[in-house]
Amino acid sequence: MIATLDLPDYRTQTPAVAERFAKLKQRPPVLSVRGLEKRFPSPQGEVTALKNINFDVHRREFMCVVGQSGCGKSTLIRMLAGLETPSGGELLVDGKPVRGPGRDRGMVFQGYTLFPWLTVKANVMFGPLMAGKAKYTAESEARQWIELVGLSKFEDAYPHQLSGGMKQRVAIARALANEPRILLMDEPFGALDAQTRAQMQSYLLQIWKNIDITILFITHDLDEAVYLSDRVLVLEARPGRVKEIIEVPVPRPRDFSQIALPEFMATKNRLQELIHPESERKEDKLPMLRLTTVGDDVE
Ligand SMILES: Nc1ncnc2c1ncn2[C@@H]1O[C@H](COP(=O)(O)OP(=O)(O)OP(=O)(O)O)[C@@H](O)[C@H]1O
Repeated sequence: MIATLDLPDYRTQTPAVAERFAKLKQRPPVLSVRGLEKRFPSPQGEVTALKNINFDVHRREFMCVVGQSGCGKSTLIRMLAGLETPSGGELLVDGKPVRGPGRDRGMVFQGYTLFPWLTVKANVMFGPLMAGKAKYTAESEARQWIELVGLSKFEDAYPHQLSGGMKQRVAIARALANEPRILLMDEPFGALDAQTRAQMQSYLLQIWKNIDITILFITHDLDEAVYLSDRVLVLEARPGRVKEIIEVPVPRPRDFSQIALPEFMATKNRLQELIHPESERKEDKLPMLRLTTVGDDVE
């Protein structure tokens, strides 16, 4: 963990940041989660994956969800997508209860979920065509979404001709083509190398800035969470519960140099404390089995 000596409190906000949050909270929530519960049957008895989850995501807000492995992040996003049924509580999009999958929620997963036999353009047109749009309209709209993600030169390419980052940009365009109210992203950049991942984070912020979309984004990467978010929701495990919702005090627009700002480091430190408390951090020792006779000590 970064030394905390000279870092400000992560709750300290400049007047500009505080004003931004005041405005954000005045906007109506696109997503409301009320008393949400999820229990799974298991041979050892019932597993409570999520218990009494409450939060709102406001219009055009970018919220990240972080937490230890097994704290229920995927369960939460699958319920929001309508792929899993809650055991209790309510999920509302624009005040209307979620009863299953719907076009008001776009999904982007870690694995590339493009149709490999369709071109980029045909992948992006697929949703609007299924919704009954005329081919001409679906095509011209698809071109616009492809342009938004910077892939106009590749509209006739097939997924196997694209890099991992480009495929994820097509997946974003395809999700946005349905004009959802909220984009649900489950570790979308988890399989990308560090450089592509950083590039995708920057692209995503540019896309978000240019359209009326609210984003809920799951990640394991705390730098990514602080860099992207307005607020970060921290889940704790067994049972999955909201531990804290942090307002990120880093000003917008964001750029990578902000990673060195004291408020960035203070927020990341706080997330680290919440997810891996000092008391839980222990170094696991492997059994001593020495298979070399070379005398140099490497550690
Ligand atoms: N279909 C299922 N049946 C039984 N238990 C489940 C099922 N899906 C998830 N769980 C349990 O619910 C809890 C939350 O799982 P979930 O996959 O949502 O966590 P996660 O935070 O997404 O984990 P990770 O970060 O490792 O992906 C875990 O204890 C998991 O074992």
